[in-house]
Amino acid sequence: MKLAFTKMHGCGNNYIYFNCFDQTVPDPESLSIKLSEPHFGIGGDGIILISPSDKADAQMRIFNADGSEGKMCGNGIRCVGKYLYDNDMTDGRTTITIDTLSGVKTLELTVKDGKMQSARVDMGAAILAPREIPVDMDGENVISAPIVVDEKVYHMTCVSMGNPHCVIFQKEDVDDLDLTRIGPKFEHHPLFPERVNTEFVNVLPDGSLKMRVWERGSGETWACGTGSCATGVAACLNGFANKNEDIVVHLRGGDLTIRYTDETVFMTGAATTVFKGEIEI
Ligand SMILES: N[C@@H](CCC[C@H](N)C(=O)O)C(=O)O
Repeated sequence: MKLAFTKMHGCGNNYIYFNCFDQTVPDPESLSIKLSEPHFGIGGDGIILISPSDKADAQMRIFNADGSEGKMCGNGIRCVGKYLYDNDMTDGRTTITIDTLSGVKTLELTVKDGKMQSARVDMGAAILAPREIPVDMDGENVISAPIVVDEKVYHMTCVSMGNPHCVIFQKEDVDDLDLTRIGPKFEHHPLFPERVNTEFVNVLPDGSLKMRVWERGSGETWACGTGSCATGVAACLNGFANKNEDIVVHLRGGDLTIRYTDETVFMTGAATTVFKGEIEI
């Protein structure tokens, strides 16, 4: 069986996209494990399926590189917007909706020469006492709570953007972290029964944020959209940034701009098509 795919990235967070309007992808969990592998597969952080929806312009499902399904993907949703616009699937509209396991999201697309360049996504409200992260027995948000990994105490602020994030602000340069060693220890920490995405963040002198991320199910990725939103929210909760102002997050693969308001979190950033192909599965 052959499947047509498009490789796309948002700030270096790269997935293999399948148009399921005109083909069926069997067993996406195993396919994601197989194709994300860079030596025997295509290579990537996972796969994303774009399907018809009765609630929105399209439905998006995201599978991490280990085959687990995520509820939302901030970098992926911008790429889905680009896929739909660039392939004439939006009737030329630049305001579109995408149905995810974390609800329907609205995207405002910026277009140049007939192609989508970037998107502003209404990511919905941040959940400050996430159900998936039962670290606070009182139902209040945990700001700068201690967590011990490898006998070292870190301070975390937990925020869900549909998927769970543990944000750690630190003074030491995040570039010096041995993420491959400590990332899995956060992901599988007993405090997080559903595992967690972990963001390590420096507050820079100009107020912008530098972030590295260890994603549950995919390991270190060069960017995480929901993680950048959670980091922007956590920065406001910790007094490092302000609500209703743009917060720039520098990631390994590019920058995202986050704005946290009383109602929602906005994320703005680019999306890029890398190549198209066909694979025998
Ligand atoms: N890279 C994504 C998030 C993907 C899902 C995540 N690993 C999870 O399982 O929660 C993003 O850009 O938001």
